[in-house]
Amino acid sequence: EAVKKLPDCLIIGARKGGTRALITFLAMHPKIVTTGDEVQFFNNNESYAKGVEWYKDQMLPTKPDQILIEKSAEYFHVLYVPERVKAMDPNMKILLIIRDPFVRMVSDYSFLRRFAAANQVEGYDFPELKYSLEELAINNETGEINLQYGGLHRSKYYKFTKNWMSHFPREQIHIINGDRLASENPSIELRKVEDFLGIPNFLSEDMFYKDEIKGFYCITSTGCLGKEKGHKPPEFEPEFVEKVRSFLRPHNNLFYELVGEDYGW
Ligand SMILES: Nc1ncnc2c1ncn2[C@@H]1O[C@H](COP(=O)(O)OS(=O)(=O)O)[C@@H](OP(=O)(O)O)[C@H]1O
Repeated sequence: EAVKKLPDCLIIGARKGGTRALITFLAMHPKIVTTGDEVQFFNNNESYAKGVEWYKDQMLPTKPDQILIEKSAEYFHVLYVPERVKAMDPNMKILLIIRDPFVRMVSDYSFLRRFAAANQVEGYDFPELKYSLEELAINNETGEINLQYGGLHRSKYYKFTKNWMSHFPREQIHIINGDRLASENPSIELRKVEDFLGIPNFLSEDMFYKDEIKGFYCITSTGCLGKEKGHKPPEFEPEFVEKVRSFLRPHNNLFYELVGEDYGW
């Protein structure tokens, strides 16, 4: 009785917000089916051109009472994505996981640096491999914030959330506190997701434990997320941290106002 269908719900990002932890934990719920790898359908023009049937074909079979969730962490930041999602399904449920935007930027930089060291992309030189985060985020001639730096841009949540909210009503978008998902027992944030999705509460405290060596919560029955997820962040000079944080503050305040919650960044 399980058949392929289009997703009921998307985890749209934010990239480095904890999207993999979120989908991995949700996949433990018997009423949830998830996709393994990111499909990146709406943000990738080549994939999008293959059409909705192709997208459906990428999914795992789902029973009638199960919710199908796809996650692609780029969806949040690509401006034409919400319009495409709405054209396919205006009732799509949206999950957005955000975390401290400075911490997110550091994670984004560190990821690209590791990625660039391990992979060659023809015709593209990763600046993350050549420059430190400070060099990328601050213009060394003026000492001012470098507005061109993508890692910083992606931490301006207001702009991207506003774009999604111009296509989907607020009630259809559930925001997960990624700082909390990482620092408290994940069952607390997951319970709110279960309620939002209208499925029974299943994911409980005892299904997770804090791994003291990794410094992150892991699954009691299967263990931690892979080594690609969960790093100890590097340390930075306080002046640098403050410069970036003060730049982000007005964006954060607009975001709090937009979504109706103060995250205290
Ligand atoms: N439980 C648990 N285990 C491991 N990692 C966890 C967990 N909860 C949150 N996180 C944080 O998730 C960060 C990766 O975010 P994403 O999965 O969204 O990255 S991606 O955009 O899909 O590449 C990842 O970033 P890094 O620490 O830089 O690896 C983690 O900080």
